[in-house]
Amino acid sequence: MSNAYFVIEKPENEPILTYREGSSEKKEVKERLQELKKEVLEIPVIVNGEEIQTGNMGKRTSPEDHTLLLAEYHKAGSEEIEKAIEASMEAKKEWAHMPWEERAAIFLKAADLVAGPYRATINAATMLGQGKNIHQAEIDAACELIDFLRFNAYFMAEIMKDQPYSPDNTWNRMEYRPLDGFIFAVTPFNFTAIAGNLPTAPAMAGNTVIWKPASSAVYSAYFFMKILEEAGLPKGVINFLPGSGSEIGGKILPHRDLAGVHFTGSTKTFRYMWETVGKNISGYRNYPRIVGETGGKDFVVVHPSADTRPIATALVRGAFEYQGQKCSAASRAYIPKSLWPEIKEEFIGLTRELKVGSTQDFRNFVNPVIDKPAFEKITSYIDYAKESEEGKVLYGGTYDDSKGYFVDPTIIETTNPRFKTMVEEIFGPVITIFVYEDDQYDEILRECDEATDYGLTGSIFAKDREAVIKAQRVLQQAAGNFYINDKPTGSIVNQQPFGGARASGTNDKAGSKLNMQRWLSARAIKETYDAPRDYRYPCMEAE
Ligand SMILES: NC(=O)c1ccc[n+]([C@@H]2O[C@H](COP(=O)([O-])OP(=O)(O)OC[C@H]3O[C@@H](n4cnc5c(N)ncnc54)[C@H](O)[C@@H]3O)[C@@H](O)[C@H]2O)c1
Ligand SMILES: N[C@@H](CCC=O)C(=O)O
Repeated sequence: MSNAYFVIEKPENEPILTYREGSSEKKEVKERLQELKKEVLEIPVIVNGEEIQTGNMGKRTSPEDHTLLLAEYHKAGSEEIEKAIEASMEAKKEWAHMPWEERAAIFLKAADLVAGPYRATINAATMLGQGKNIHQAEIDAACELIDFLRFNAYFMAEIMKDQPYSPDNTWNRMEYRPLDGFIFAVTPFNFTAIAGNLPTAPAMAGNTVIWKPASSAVYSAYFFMKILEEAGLPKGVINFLPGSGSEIGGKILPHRDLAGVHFTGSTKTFRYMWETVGKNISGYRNYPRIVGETGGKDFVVVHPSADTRPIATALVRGAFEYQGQKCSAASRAYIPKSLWPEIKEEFIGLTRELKVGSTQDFRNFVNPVIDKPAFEKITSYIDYAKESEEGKVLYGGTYDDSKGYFVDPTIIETTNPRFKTMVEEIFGPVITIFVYEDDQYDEILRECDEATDYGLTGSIFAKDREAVIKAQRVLQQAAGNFYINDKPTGSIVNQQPFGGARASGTNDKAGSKLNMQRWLSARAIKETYDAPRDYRYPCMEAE
């Protein structure tokens, strides 16, 4: 057993590789793409380290090519769900008591495996499986995932340094225990890094986890699960359960030993999960910690004083990177009448340059959306705008699912600030613009604040400092991640801890100490060296 105080040096963010023509990283990922395309992966359920073939199969084809079958995965049924709960509770007995530095070492090794030998694999799997171009895959599946693993280990060590005051003859200590039970990690399709973070953050803190990946991202999730095993993760610490969310959630959420939920996904699913926990609250051993980051209707507000040069680029990148399938994507913009002609021309001009197509052609900026339901939902919003008198499609509005699920980047202008596409999350490459009178800035800030229930991300573009200050005040609760003269996407671990409030989640800030704190339950320990031997108070001496 160790007898030293261990230190984790503060990490640096993982550098983003460029994948320029002629680079070794480009060659490597291109080769890996070809190799992955040749095989159909069979993905098992993994419980207590055992790979289980249930025979109840799902298929994952690439969103960019209906004929490219990537994986067939076994879905967990009630037997596997029960086994996973048992395995988590059993593995907890050792894992919770393993010295924290030993646990951290496993995840730090996993980070190095992603950064080195498996970088091309996890990027290629994210490109083919989730439809990300190489830059979007690199900032997510490689860099952000590595950052989550390294920084969370550092944050955990920082939290444990926080110790209470001890007067003479006493040693007060704060022990940071894992939660009492197991954690249910339910992950979204759109970020491989988030899928990796949700089970590993609680596990690093000594919890055991049941991980339910999104079916549309099961391909990259499985590669990461295998990396964790290679890094030395003990059996049963993270149990991997692909399958139906409602079936798995239906059995796990009401379980007496549920200690926490770590969720990212839609507001609707999260509300259902919270309601289920609420209804069962008397049946749990503890009050389960519920951490959830959900949808957004993220805004860009431009003030008449703004420097217009960066705005079109911010709109293109904010709205159309990864096909607008970021919870942070810019999907409504309020632009003053005086600046609109110039911004409009530049925005449409840049959007016209964007190439749409397969992830394997590195010149493409826009790739497919994730699946058929997403394609149908996004295109129904576009059709709605086309048919409405209050909306006008300025650019795009076209789509094609003959080979893959491709939706062209679409710019809508509306005369109604509460137009359907100004207030509902679309989760696709669609942005709606409302043009306001220059002297209505105060009103437009209030409109931006009140138009939706979400509170995730947003930007203000202005040179006038008073306008910036006013926006920060009026929009204080409208965005958990607020950007000044920048796009509202692209947060980086340890730089912009991520999350929003209102209908967007519990704002527990993934990629920060605040999130790690949620997976620890502190125990205050007081040890006295000279315990009192007389029960009487000084005031009881004779008068
Ligand atoms: N705020 C953030 O940090 C953040 C980050 C990424 C994505 N998102 C949001 O995620 C959404 C897109 O992701 P999605 O389509 O994967 O979301 P989703 O809610 O459809 O699915 C998320 C996960 O929940 C599971 N699930 C669905 N129903 C369930 C149930 N009844 N019980 C248990 N699990 C269930 C799914 O299988 C999946 O694993 C968008 O709304 C986006 O804004 C938010
Ligand atoms: N952290 C990412 C968003 C994650 C949600 O999908 C960003 O800031 O763009």
